[in-house]
Amino acid sequence: MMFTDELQREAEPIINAIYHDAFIQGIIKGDISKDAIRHYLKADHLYLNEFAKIYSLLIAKLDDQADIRFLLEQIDFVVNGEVTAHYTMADYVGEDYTSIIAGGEWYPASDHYIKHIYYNAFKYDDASFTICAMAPCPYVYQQLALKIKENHDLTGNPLKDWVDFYAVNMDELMGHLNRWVNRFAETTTEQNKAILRRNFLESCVHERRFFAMSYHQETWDV
Ligand SMILES: Cc1ncc(C[n+]2csc(CCO)c2C)c(N)n1
Repeated sequence: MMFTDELQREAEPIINAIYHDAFIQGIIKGDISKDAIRHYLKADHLYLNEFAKIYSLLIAKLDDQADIRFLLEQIDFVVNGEVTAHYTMADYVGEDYTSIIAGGEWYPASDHYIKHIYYNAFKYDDASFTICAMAPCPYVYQQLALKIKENHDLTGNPLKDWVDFYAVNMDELMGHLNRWVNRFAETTTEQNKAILRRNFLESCVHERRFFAMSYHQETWDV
């Protein structure tokens, strides 16, 4: 079993918990509150902007030209492509996307999550530490989307396109991320592998908290 297979297996209970939490259940029922979606979009717009910049930090850590080209494509995807999924949510809210995100701020869980990724990008030379903190982004969303589609027919659901967006398109990205991490894991110490594992699982928990934060419209009490 590859190292990333182990990580993904260990993440299963967290992903199941996210699936049963109120945010995803509200998506499945198609009746999630518009305030929850608004809060999510405000937070996620800022989050994706930083996520794109972190890809640029990864480029500095890699030498292979094909790897660099792939990361450039991912930057484009995060900045331009993923907005498609956000538009589906804005339509659900019934407001213009630009005006929804205008009042965006770093709320507690999104703030903690992005700092977790940045910490690893600046602390460690090898890209694998950062990649393990980033990989739950595509992985958790893909797993949730597949699970939703497996259990529910979303015909007529206003958020169907959001789910469909993440049910496809993640395989190639996951392939790259897994390949980089597995190559590093083959030769590194047990101590480093423990950090990689922890980074991956903590980010899965961050994903859960991000949804919960949106559902409850959490803000900083300052
Ligand atoms: C909190 C949060 N986590 C994950 C995603 C989904 N996502 C973000 S970046 C990326 C991969 C792009 O290379 C994916 C799938 C999101 N939108 N918001």
